[in-house]
Amino acid sequence: MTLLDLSGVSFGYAKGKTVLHGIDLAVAAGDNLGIVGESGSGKTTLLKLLLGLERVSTGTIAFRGTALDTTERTFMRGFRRSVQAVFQDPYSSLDPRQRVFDIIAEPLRSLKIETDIAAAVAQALRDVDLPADAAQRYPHEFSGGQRQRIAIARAIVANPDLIIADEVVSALDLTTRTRIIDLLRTLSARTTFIVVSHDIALVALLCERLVVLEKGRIVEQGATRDILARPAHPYTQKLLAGTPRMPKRA
Ligand SMILES: Nc1ncnc2c1ncn2[C@@H]1O[C@H](COP(=O)(O)OP(=O)(O)OP(=O)(O)O)[C@@H](O)[C@H]1O
Repeated sequence: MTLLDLSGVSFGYAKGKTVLHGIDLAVAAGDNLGIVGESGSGKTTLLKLLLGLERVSTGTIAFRGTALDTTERTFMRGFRRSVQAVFQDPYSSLDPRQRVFDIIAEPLRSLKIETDIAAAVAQALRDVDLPADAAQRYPHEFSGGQRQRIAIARAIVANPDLIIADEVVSALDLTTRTRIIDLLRTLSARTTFIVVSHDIALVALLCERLVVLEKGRIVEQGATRDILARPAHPYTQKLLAGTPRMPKRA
């Protein structure tokens, strides 16, 4: 089943300055999609469009076959429940004044999801391998990797269909990075990820499919293993040449 479908999507922040050009891509449930490109290639802009934070200039974005319309409140409520995000910086993405319990419960409360909130938060903490007593503490009491686990717990608590992860491990050291990637791999058994990163090797560990973005255009897309084995575009070859080899996974 297709979760997201982008067709001919272009976008510019100002008139005459298009930063995304004719983007066509689809995300199928269960097939993690990696979006890679260098700084300035348009990854964050594309992510804002995918989250409904900006509106396309031309083209369409459809979620489960219905065009994304940020003015349609009922649709957007369902969309917000189905699509969650985790951002790069676990230090700034968590409200320092809120206890972890309230941070993780936030999507359930803001989306008015009728559920046992305490049980759902406890389950989300278990899912990200944090102890139950983490709920009563504040973000500053945790390490960078643990904070990213808190952000991931918040993203999964409402059981979304899709999680958009933007450079989620870039701020972490190598060991912590590996652990978080393992966690995302485990979670991808129950939700689909779009992983946005400049690091093609990292994305390859998590994603079956890959989109390569250069200067706002898709220059290559397809199955990750095909692209890694035979990168067709010089830009993809350059991205691959610039990343150290990651350990192979079973
Ligand atoms: N708010 C904005 N207003 C105007 N132009 C912007 C804005 N945000 C980004 N841009 C421009 O859009 C283009 C794409 O930027 P974007 O941030 O999407 O790239 P990126 O691939 O996410 O880069 P990075 O990895 O550095 O975050 C760049 O030319 C950038 O200067």
